[in-house]
Amino acid sequence: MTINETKEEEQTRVSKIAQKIDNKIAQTTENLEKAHTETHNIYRNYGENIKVNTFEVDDKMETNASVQQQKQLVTLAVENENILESNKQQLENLQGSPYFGRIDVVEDNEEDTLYIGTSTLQDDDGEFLIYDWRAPISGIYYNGILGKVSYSTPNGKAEVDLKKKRQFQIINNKIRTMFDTNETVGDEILQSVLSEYSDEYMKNIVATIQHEQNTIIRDTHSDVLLVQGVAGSGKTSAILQRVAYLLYHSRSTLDADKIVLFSPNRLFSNYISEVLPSLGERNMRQVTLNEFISFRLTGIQVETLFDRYEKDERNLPQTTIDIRLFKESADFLTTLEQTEKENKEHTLYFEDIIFEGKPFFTKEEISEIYNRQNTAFSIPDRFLKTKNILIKQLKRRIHNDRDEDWVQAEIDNLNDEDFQQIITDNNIEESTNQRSIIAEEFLKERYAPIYNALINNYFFDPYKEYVFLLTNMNQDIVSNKVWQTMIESIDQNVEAHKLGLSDAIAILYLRDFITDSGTNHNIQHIFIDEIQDYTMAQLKYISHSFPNAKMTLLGDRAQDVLTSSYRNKDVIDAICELYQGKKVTTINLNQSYRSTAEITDFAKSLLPNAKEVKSFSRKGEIPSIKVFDDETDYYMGLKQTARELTDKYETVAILTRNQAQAEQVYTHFGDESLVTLVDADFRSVPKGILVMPIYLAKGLEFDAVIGHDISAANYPDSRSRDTLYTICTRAMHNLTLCVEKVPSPLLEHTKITN
Ligand SMILES: Nc1ncnc2c1ncn2[C@@H]1O[C@H](COP(=O)(O)OP(=O)(O)OP(=O)(O)O)[C@@H](O)[C@H]1O
Repeated sequence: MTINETKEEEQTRVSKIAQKIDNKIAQTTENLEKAHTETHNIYRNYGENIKVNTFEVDDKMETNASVQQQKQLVTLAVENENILESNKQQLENLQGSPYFGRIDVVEDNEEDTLYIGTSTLQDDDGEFLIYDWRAPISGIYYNGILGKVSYSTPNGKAEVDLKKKRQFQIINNKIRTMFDTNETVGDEILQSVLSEYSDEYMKNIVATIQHEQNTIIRDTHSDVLLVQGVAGSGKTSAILQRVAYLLYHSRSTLDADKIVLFSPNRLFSNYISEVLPSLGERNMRQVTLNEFISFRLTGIQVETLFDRYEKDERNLPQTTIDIRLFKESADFLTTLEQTEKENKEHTLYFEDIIFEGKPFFTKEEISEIYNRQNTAFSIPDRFLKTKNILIKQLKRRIHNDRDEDWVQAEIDNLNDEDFQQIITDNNIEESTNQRSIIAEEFLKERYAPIYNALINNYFFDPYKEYVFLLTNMNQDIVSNKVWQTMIESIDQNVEAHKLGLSDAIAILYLRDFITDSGTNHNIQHIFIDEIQDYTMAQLKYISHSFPNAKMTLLGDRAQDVLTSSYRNKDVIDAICELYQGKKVTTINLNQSYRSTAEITDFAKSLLPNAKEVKSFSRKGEIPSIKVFDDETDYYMGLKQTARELTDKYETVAILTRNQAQAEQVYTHFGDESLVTLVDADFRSVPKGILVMPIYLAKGLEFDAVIGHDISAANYPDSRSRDTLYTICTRAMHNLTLCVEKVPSPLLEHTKITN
């Protein structure tokens, strides 16, 4: 058969499948409408039943049964609707481009042809028209070369003879490109995908997943999967496809709510938000480190890494660096715990529990209870015993108070509805002491804030305890005087309800240790992108918080924008050390996909170990360095460059070292409507010219990037290298570096100088 005949045959199949998808969508839409009406009717019915029956107390038993039944009906109907909705979404995702791959295999002497797409499609008779890319057999599309290959199935390894691997690019149900290959995914289609312009949202890469990326996506056995990937190597993409893969493979035990992604900022969260829906999956939970901490330390303003970066001087004093490195290490948390254990006789710092403006339990009472506990017990045990005694005392108080006149008077004052509510809520049966039971329940509600305070350990003051431990810690990092000054500044910060990032983590860890709390056993997977921004203390705390979670950690040691000015240890080595004893798999991604070969080659020549980065063979313009003699010329040139680039590209980002520089650049543009100054509160990036500090552009990409003022004054030495490298690697198609006066010495070894 000639190539044209083959293409024609494949096109006929595409058209046939497209028709089937359309029919199925129409059918599902109709079923969905029916299901919706059904749910609506059940809801209405449910509402009416509740209204009628809960009025009369005697009907309660009957009502309960009926309500339960109605509830089940509602749940079933909603579930049914959700399934149909998700089916429809999957079908819609197949519309226009039903599949991207075909494999011909021989298994047990039987020939089979399989087509691979973003989800499964079956004919009415159960025949598979499209296989989901995550199905076990689809793995050989990404990994295997022709010949004998194996793939994992739930029953062990299966062997097949892979006879053909065909790739398609199908757009609007027309085959644009199609060819047979022996490679993972041939360059041609990848070239075409990567040449597209940047988008507000990241796209899924299932059609062109590469071998190494596939290993990350399909790993199910590591406790910690650690990926060192060069800029643009598909780390973020791999995270998202991996989430989709895990959801597919553990459908019965895993759902999107049991997966948490720590993302660098809100812009990034929005940027990746469309990938999972495009694969028919719900998004996992997303949180920034600061949101995670602030949620756990309510009422305290925790400094962000961005705030600190903005405040940091160029040359940090050595003592500041030493203290910082110590407090950011995992050892610091261990030392804190150790110091607590060594101070057995010390009374923890307690707080009054205030109720209606007055202390209900005073800190002296609480301390007295704590001190009564045998010091042979561990501190968390003594704390727990204290807490239990306080809860018992509260219960006793409720029991004793129930016959007090003021309580009886309050009950007499209750209106019928509230009175009835207490009876219903607590299943109180009619009896001679019904009134006392009602009084007790009433008091429980009244004293609920006290109970809450006890359950949530509000009677313990972790801030004062932390300061106490720091004061008593054996440290030889800095002189006692410097250490003491550091403690005083924490004290002042706490007074002002503020905390530095490393103090916040240490306090959380300490609080969790003493109160034996803070763990979430439900979460099964934690993903952390931009791992180079995390300290070992933070990772230790996150691991402690999610004890059942497998960790997927991805980053690039060369993009250490926020801590490179003082960090002294390789982040990947430090992580391996932290997780010693766990099953850690380390994967390196060296191939960069984002940028043209010219941009990647330029960017990597900034690095000492440039060989680690491999550029992708996509041709483009050579990066340019524009040098201007004075400030006036500089800003004129910068503006001119940006305007020229917007004629050609949709998004042009001017990336600066910090927010102040971004604001300065923005001011020079005056009120040009094409220009947007992006700050940390932005949730999405518009098209046009964007001005922003580099740390907000982490993980993002733009058609064209202009590096602002890459001069010797602004980027004086190797401590600025990571920042400059990160700026350059955000560019997909065009990179221009503008310099006022003398270029940065970092540019000396780059491939071009003009
Ligand atoms: N296999 C692939 N097929 C198609 N596109 C890919 C592939 N891998 C990566 N890309 C594209 O390359 C670009 C960079 O990918 P991604 O953002 O995931 O890389 P990264 O390693 O997280 O980058 P960085 O660390 O620089 O932020 C994206 O546009 C992504 O779609």
